[in-house]
Amino acid sequence: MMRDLPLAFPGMKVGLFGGSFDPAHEGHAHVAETALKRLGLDKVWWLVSPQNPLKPKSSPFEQRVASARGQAHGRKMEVTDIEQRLGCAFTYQTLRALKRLYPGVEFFLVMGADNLANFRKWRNWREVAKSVPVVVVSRPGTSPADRLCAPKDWIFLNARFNRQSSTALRKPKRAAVAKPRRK
Ligand SMILES: Nc1ncnc2c1ncn2[C@@H]1O[C@H](COP(=O)(O)OP(=O)(O)OP(=O)(O)O)[C@@H](O)[C@H]1O
Ligand SMILES: O=C(O)c1ccc[n+]([C@@H]2O[C@H](COP(=O)([O-])O)[C@@H](O)[C@H]2O)c1
Repeated sequence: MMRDLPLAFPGMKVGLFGGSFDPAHEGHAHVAETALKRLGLDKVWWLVSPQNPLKPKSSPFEQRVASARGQAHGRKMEVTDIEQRLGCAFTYQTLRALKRLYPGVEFFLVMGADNLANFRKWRNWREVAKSVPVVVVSRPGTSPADRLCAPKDWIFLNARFNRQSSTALRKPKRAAVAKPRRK
């Protein structure tokens, strides 16, 4: 048995909130807290992805774990490196492994609505869509058409919009790139 895995017991409801967290921000906390409260979850596990297979190379893993820890507040939030330790590159692998390791625990997959647009590009997406309830939290900029493509049994949580994004935070500040003025 692997040591230091997150703790969960049969009957518990656990949200699985996967992300690159490159870096983590307040929008992530908003998604995790919305799912926690609205679904009455016992815990939300922030699964730091070793590398999103559909994105360019992320910042170092430990840096992103630390960043997620800085945003996950409260005893019901747990940031975990479990995907890295189990060697899971794709979400279907994570779900298979967690269901095997935690029999009787009720898992929910939590994501922001922007993931609707590329969900069908995920490896074995049909298996992912069937294996656990999928919970989608609203995000600005998402097209209503994307929502129409989602399976009917998915849970949509309309929450206040949060405009934070890791892409925006990674962009160098204008001032930092501005050329010095000539005298
Ligand atoms: N502001 C937000 N509102 C709703 N969902 C969000 C928000 N920010 C991130 N998410 C969701 O959190 C999860 C992890 O997101 P991720 O770590 O990729 O952050 P991001 O801000 O989307 O990053 P990037 O800009 O690099 O794509 C995804 O399911 C994403 O949809
Ligand atoms: O399994 C896949 O093919 C797959 C493809 C793209 C994204 N994901 C997962 O989606 C979650 C959100 O990723 P990100 O980079 O948008 O934060 C994270 O848990 C990724 O591992 C999974």
